[in-house]
Amino acid sequence: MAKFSELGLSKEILEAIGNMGFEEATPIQAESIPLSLKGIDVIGQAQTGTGKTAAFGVPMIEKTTKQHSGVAGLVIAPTRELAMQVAEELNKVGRFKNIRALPIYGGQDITRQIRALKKYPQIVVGTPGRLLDHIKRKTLRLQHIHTVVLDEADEMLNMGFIEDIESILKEVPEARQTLLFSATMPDPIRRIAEKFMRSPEIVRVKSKEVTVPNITQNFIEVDERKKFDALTRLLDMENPELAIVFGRTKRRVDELSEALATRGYSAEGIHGDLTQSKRTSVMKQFKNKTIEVLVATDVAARGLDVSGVTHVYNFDIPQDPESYVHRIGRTGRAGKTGVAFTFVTPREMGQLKNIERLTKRRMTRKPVPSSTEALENQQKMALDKLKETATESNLNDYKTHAEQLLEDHDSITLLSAAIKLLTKEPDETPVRLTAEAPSASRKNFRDNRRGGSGGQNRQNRGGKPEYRRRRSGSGGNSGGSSNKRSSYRDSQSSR
Ligand SMILES: Nc1ncnc2c1ncn2[C@@H]1O[C@H](COP(=O)(O)OP(=O)(O)OP(=O)(O)O)[C@@H](O)[C@H]1O
Ligand SMILES: [Mg+2]
Repeated sequence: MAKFSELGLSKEILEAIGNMGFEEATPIQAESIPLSLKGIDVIGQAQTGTGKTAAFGVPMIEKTTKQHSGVAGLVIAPTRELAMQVAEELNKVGRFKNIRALPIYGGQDITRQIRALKKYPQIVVGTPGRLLDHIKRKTLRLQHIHTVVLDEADEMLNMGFIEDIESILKEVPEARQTLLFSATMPDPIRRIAEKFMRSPEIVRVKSKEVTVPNITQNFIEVDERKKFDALTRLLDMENPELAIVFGRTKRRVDELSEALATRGYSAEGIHGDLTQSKRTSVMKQFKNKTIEVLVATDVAARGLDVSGVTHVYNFDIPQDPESYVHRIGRTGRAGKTGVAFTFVTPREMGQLKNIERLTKRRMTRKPVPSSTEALENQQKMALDKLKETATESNLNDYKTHAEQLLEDHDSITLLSAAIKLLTKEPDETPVRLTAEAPSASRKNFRDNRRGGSGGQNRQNRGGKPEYRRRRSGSGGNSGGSSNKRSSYRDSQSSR
């Protein structure tokens, strides 16, 4: 760990960092900030939750002055929620320099954005589609930009955003600095990314593992139709403070959040077919802990930083190993611990191996907990609550009632009733979930894209996977790029 004060930062920035509660720089910050300050292009790869936002945000804001004419820094991010979050963090970093960051994303009133852009924010953080929209309307001018950041670069390129990003970069001076950050950077994507950059330095934090060691990684081999009972038993066993359950498709997420609510959990779903106001309100409730379980598609897999997320459940195995890394990385952030469970159907065991190959780490096999185990755990929690209240609370106001009750019932019966009331008994109310076809592995995707239609419907037969639609390869490669892009756009526009 290094001190921020040794990285050559101004006192306004150091004060802001202090205010944010950061004591020492994380390794990616310590290594990349000095390079970025020198104006060198940087590809930064470091594990989830290790402060990549500040790693690019701090030098970008350090290089920005209030007098700068026009937008000086541009951050491009794959999702709306991430754009909002990054802008929020950059506003904290820029606080004492009076540097303002404005989020610009789809699904938000464009005239409102135009008004906000007229107030001269120095930094703009946006999703590619909406940024392009503003560029075309000339409500966003990029000729004074000194730094461009692609956050989650590999994902944006993977998703087929490459042409959008190229169009955006055409509007930015060539002499700009380009920074690229992600927890994963597959080689082919990195090579594409390097096309946008000038002799970039690759900063890869020296760690054998792609995932952080403080996430306990488990898997459970379970049949498709037994997954839901397994999930609710696990929730009862583990009592997460906040949990995220990832499902493969939008329909899956809708059905899962409804089914969880039926069984008495406070759960809400988030995916790209919801209105932006619904998405924003769900995220807000989750951050406030009004809802305990967020059910999400991969739209919530990248970058989101919600403190208190103790558990991640991959209800459906992710479709590629990178997605796994990012999904489980929603827990175990900023040095905290976290727990991840991945459900794998017997036919998907090969994909589990693919994930382990990327992460260079074995997941621990766990059995499906029985309903008895779930009940025992809930009873134990009820007992703990009862004992704690008995020793720590003032119970005088309750004693007369207790004495009256004891005239008609024996104490064992009464206590048992109290424990029962405090216990969340495992609820196995039947729920309806449409079965998902086993996930196609990444290898199959490649084959499908190359070879045409074979197997493409494996993922589409059920609900449509949103985030990966481009990869489902709607008929081989010919003329692919525009097709892929527009089909992607459709999902993006409603994301
Ligand atoms: N030096 C630091 N000391 C303490 N906390 C920090 C430091 N830098 C960042 N953080 C906090 O750590 C959390 C994770 O940071 P951030 O979201 O930037 O991670 P990330 O590396 O971008 O993760 P992801 O790969 O998931 O996008 C945030 O809450 C952030 O405020
Ligand atoms: Mg990030």
